[in-house]
Order: sequence, then structure tokens, then C-alpha cells
Amino acid sequence: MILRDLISSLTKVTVAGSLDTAVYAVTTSSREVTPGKIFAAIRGTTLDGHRFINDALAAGASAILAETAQPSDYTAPATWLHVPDSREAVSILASTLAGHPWQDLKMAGVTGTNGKTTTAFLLHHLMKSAWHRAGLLGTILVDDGGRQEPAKHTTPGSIELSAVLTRMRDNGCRGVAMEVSSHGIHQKRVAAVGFDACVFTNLTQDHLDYHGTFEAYFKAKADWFHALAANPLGKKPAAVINTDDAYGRELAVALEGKLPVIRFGFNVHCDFRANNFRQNARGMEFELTAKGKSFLVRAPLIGRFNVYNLLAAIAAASACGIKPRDAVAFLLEAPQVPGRMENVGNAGGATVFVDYAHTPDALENACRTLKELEPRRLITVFGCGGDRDKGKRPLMAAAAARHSDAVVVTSDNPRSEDPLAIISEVEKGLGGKASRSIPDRSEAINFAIANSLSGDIILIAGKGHETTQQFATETIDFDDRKHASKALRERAQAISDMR
Ligand SMILES: CC(=O)N[C@H]1[C@@H](OP(=O)(O)OP(=O)(O)OC[C@H]2O[C@@H](n3ccc(=O)[nH]c3=O)[C@H](O)[C@@H]2O)O[C@H](CO)[C@@H](O)[C@@H]1O[C@H](C)C(=O)N[C@@H](C)C(=O)N[C@H](CCC(=O)O)C(=O)O
Ligand SMILES: Nc1ncnc2c1ncn2[C@@H]1O[C@H](COP(=O)(O)OP(=O)(O)OP(=O)(O)O)[C@@H](O)[C@H]1O
Ligand SMILES: N[C@H](CCC[C@H](N)C(=O)O)C(=O)O
Ligand SMILES: [Mg+2]
Repeated sequence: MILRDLISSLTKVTVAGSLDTAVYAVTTSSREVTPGKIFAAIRGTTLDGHRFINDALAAGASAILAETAQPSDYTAPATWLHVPDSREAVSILASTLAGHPWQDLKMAGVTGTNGKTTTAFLLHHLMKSAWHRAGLLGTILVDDGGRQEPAKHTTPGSIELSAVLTRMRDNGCRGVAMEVSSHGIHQKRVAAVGFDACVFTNLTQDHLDYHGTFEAYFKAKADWFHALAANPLGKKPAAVINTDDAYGRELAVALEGKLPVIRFGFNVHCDFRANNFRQNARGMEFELTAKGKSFLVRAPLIGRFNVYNLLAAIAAASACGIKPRDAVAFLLEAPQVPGRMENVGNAGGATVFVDYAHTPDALENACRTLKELEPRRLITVFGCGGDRDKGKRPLMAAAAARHSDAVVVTSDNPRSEDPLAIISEVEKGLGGKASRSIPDRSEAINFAIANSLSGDIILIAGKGHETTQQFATETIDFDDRKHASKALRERAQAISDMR
């Protein structure tokens, strides 16, 4: 593409040099520069990409995009593009170079502290059921309509995102369900993508290490909606908002008159409203009132919090053109989201669930849900991530202690931190609850399972679908589901040996 045509999509740019240059790609890494590429200098969270402009020039960059003006002593042939916000400009250029694939796809995005992955999986299931092919982007995996691969980020960088959306379109997908993380919004990864439905699930404590304050975290989420209200990119996005959540209500009020707002939850003002929720160990049912009609929703998921995820999926699907009646029928066959309230088996009458709860609110919900199944005892095994929001630690402990009969504190990705130091911060929130601290996660799981009694439920929380445990010096293979299954088999064998 000729630079002149490409940069016409940028609203604010000062050019120094030729616009007749042909370019075919943009990159934010000097290490990936080859002739024909634009090197975009990003002010990163650890490094400033502007430091690598000379490396990019040496590698033959055809143009430089930067937040600084061309230096006075600049002699290189590469055209210089001065923009106020490199990350935003990269999003626009990447989308333009790819031919804006999202224009040909029904796009549903999901943001919020908890429930993004689950809601995106449910939406993907609805889209696939209705349209045969649909894409999925999120924490666990990327499904481009042809094949699935593990995800590196919840929301990929804008360049990778444009590439994946292109593959989805070319593979015949009609829609995409994707998670939109607060990092993704803040780093403008989705700044140039139009959406048909934007879901807000809830807002509770997480990621304060990155955003600093709770208000900044809320602002990051809200910015996505406000940006699309100001510039909907040619689509008509509906804001699909949980208004049982206080921040959701605030957002819905702020968007009134700017975007169509679809409210969901249990409260009487909802457009998609749930009533009469019931559950057992195999699934749930509730009554849905939407568009003046009533439906009985039945799905193989447990937990009142999953009512929100189901409502969000049905409402967002409706904004994308899938009728609630059809959605309700498809949800009878809703998939097990890997590592989300996943029943991994039982032995000696005790049942094990693996869940990804790694925030105080999620752990509270997971524990409460399992306690509602009236186990003899609820034993919760969990830890807190290293190099992440430290404020979560005592709060997660308090949530676990409130609803569990016994707690086993262990490690969850200590990263660069000392596992014992993390555990002692967690212990401060337990408030005297019966507990055992076992830093080695496999031993902690073995301990909980070996000491279980018939009728107990064991919740192993925090890692869900993850398959590794990250330490300062090494990352080892570790999968809660595989480990728990092995421990359950050993326990079943031990019980049968004793007979
Ligand atoms: C903190 C954070 O979010 N970092 C992300 C960010 O990196 P950065 O911009 O800060 O990069 P940096 O290392 O400071 O470098 C600045 C620039 O210099 C460039 N550079 C650097 C060296 C060099 O020799 N040449 C060069 O050009 C780099 O390519 C980069 O463009 O932008 C990169 C590209 O998009 C991301 O890969 C990277 O994600 C890191 C790996 C990460 O761990 N992110 C996590 C926290 C994250 O994004 N999580 C969210 C939410 C998860 C959830 O709760 O669901 C997610 O969406 O996954
Ligand atoms: N709507 C919800 N409200 C509160 N808690 C929820 C909700 N949905 C799921 N959870 C809890 O949060 C955990 C994470 O759920 P999920 O993976 O769907 O969220 P996420 O927003 O994608 O999280 P992450 O940002 O870490 O990827 C679940 O394992 C469950 O314990
Ligand atoms: N996307 C989240 C996941 C956390 C999961 C938990 N296992 C942990 O490591 O804290 C993060 O990186 O903060
Ligand atoms: Mg997720």
C-alpha cells in the first residue's frame, strides 16, 4: 500500500519525507523490521520504543512512526510520521492494512473483572450454533474458525488482532466473540475495531498493580464504551451492561443517549431479566424475560454468577441478530468452559471442582456456589499470584474462609516473589479459620484429597485451565485438573485396597 493512502486513515499526523513509499506492514518491534515495514515507536510499560529507532533504520524500515517530531539532524531516507498516540495509530494502520476485517464480521466483545472468558465461550457457542462458523479470542484459546491454538494474551496486540480477524473472515466466520481486557483497552489494542455488542460483566478488585487505583481501572473499562460512542466506526454498537453491578449502573447512565443500552441482571429495570433461579450439581435453570416474552433457560453450568454470563451471552447474541428463542435452545448444549467450575471427578464420596477464581469476588462466588450444594464440608485449596495486585491476598483469604469449612493455602504462580512471603500475606486474611499452608501445590492438592470424607467438596481455585506454574527461576508443567484426577485415582485405589 502506498503510504499516502495508508495514512489518510490517521486523523492527526505530521509527515516529514516522501508519501510515495510502498509499505506492507507495521511493527512495534525493531527486531522485526525489514524493508517495506513501518516501525512504530511505543512508550511501553518497561521500555521506550523510541530508543530503538536507530536499530529500525539500520534494519531498513521504510517509515518511522513516533510520538516525537523528526530530529533536526535526521538524514535517513525513511519517512517520519509524527503522531500524538503511537499505540492508537498502530491500531488504525494495522486494521487499514488488513482491510478492516471486522467490518465483515458480527463482533461481540466482553469486558469486566470476572466472567469474560465464560461469556465469550457461551457467545461463541451461540454464534457457532446459529452460523456454523465463528471466531473466539480470549484468555484460554484463539479459534480462527479453522483451528484452535493457545492464547498468549487475553486480548492480543492490535497487529496480531488484525491478522487473526483476517483469518477468521477468510475462514468463513460470520461472527467473533472476544474478551476485551482492561490492559487491551488501555493499550489501544482494540482502538480501531468496530463492535456490534460490547458487554460489561462487572467490576471488582483486580489489576491494581497495573492501573494504580480502582477509579483508573473503572475508567479503563468505561473508555472502551465512550470511545465507541464518540466514534462507532460505522457500526451500531449496543452496550450490554450488568446493571445489578453498581459500576454497571453508573456506566449505563453515562451512556444513555450516546449508545443503545441493553441492561441485564435480576433487577426489575433489566431488558434481559432473570427470575426464579434454581440449581443442582448438574446445572441450572431460570426464567428469562426479554423483548416482552418469557423463556425457560436451562444450562449445564452452576453458580448464580453464571446466570449473569448466560444473560450477557443471550443479550449480546441478540444484538448480533440471534433470536433469544434460538439462543435459549442452543444453551441446553452449552460447553464446559475449561477450568471454570469444572467437576474433575470423585473418590470415596468426595468431589473435586477446579475453578479459575483468582479475585476476591470470584473466590467468594465459587465458594458460595459450592456451599449451596450442601456438601458435608467445603475444603478450598488456593493461593495468590506473585507480581500481581497484593491487595487481593487477604481479601481472597477472607472470601475463602467465609464460606469454606477448611482452607489449604498454597502457591499460584509465585513468579519473582518468595512463595512463603505470599502465603504469609494470604494467611493474614484467614481470621482463624481451620487451615494448613503447604507451598507445594501438588502436595496441597494431595493433602486435601487424601483427608477428604464422603460428601465433601474440594475446590481447587486460581489456575483453572492453566498448565504451568511460574517460579522466579523456572516454569514447570502443572495442571490442577490432571493433578487432582491423579490424586483421586490414587485415593480410589487406596480405598479399594483397604476393602
Ligand atoms: C504490561 C503489558 O501489558 N505489556 C504489554 C505491552 O508491552 P510494552 O509495550 O509494555 O513493551 P515494552 O517491553 O515496554 O517495550 C516497549 C516497546 O519497545 C519495543 N522494543 C523493545 C526492545 C527492542 O530491542 N526493540 C523494540 O522495538 C517493544 O517491541 C515495544 O513495542 O505491549 C505488548 C504488545 O502488545 C504486550 O505483549 C505486553 O504484554 C505483556 C507480555 C503482558 O504480560 N501483559 C499482560 C499483563 C496483559 O496484557 N494482560 C491482559 C489481561 C489479562 C487478564 O486478566 O485477562 C491481557 O489482555 O492479556
Ligand atoms: N459473572 C461473574 N461474576 C463473578 N464471578 C465470576 C463470573 N463469571 C465467572 N466468575 C468467577 O471468576 C472466575 C474467572 O471467570 P472467567 O475466566 O470467565 O473470567 P475472566 O473475566 O475471563 O477472567 P480473566 O480476566 O482472569 O481472564 C471463574 O472461575 C469464576 O470463579
Ligand atoms: N490474567 C491474570 C490471571 C491470573 C491467574 C492466577 N493464576 C495468577 O497467576 O495470579 C493475571 O495474569 O493476572
Ligand atoms: Mg479471561
